[in-house]
Amino acid sequence: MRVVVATSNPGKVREMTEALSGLPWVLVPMNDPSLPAMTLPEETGATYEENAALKACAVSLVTGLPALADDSGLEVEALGGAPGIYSARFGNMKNDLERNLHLLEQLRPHTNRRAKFVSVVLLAYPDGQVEAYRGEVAGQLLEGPRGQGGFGYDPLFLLPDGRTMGELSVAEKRAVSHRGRALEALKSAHAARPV
Ligand SMILES: O=c1[nH]cnc2c1ncn2[C@@H]1O[C@H](COP(=O)(O)OP(=O)(O)O)[C@@H](O)[C@H]1O
Ligand SMILES: [Mg+2]
Repeated sequence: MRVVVATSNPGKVREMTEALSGLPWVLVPMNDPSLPAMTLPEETGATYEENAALKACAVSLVTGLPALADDSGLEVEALGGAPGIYSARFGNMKNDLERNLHLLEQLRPHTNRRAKFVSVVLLAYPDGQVEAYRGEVAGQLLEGPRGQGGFGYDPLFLLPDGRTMGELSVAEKRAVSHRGRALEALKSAHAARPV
């Protein structure tokens, strides 16, 4: 089965492709030359589920193929759960580095550094059916970045084992991360059936 990956985030493409390698699926990036040109819709939903459905359904409709999307975010306890679903546009900053600096700035007055990552991975079919899988991981935010791996807020996110998410390989990140957990649930649900 060909499944289109409905994201323009190369970090997500890498993690999804690695995590689902055991399924008999061919994951096709949405910019593949065999597919019509398309852009992702605006994320106007109020939840990760809604935003993931907006992205996956739009791509499935245009391509006529099942499409897989992820909507995810970082929820910081001291910031009342922000940036959450707005993680990709936090502070209106234009790249990961600036968003990380903005986060450190916001956290400066706080001693509570607890945070979690949340991911909702959603598979949409051209007939309108959808299935969603959620994963979470808890950690602490450091005062400076560590590690060159992953993407986004990974270098600031300290796991219980003393490493940041930016210090993990793709396979190590899959084993513990929010997206890895959501993808594992999708994988188990599909391991037993053909589609
Ligand atoms: O695994 C992760 N590591 C680090 N940051 C993440 C991770 N997952 C999500 N994020 C952050 O949350 C944002 C989620 O954005 P969203 O899912 O709306 O779209 P995106 O595909 O455009 O990045 C990312 O841009 C990133 O800043
Ligand atoms: Mg989003």
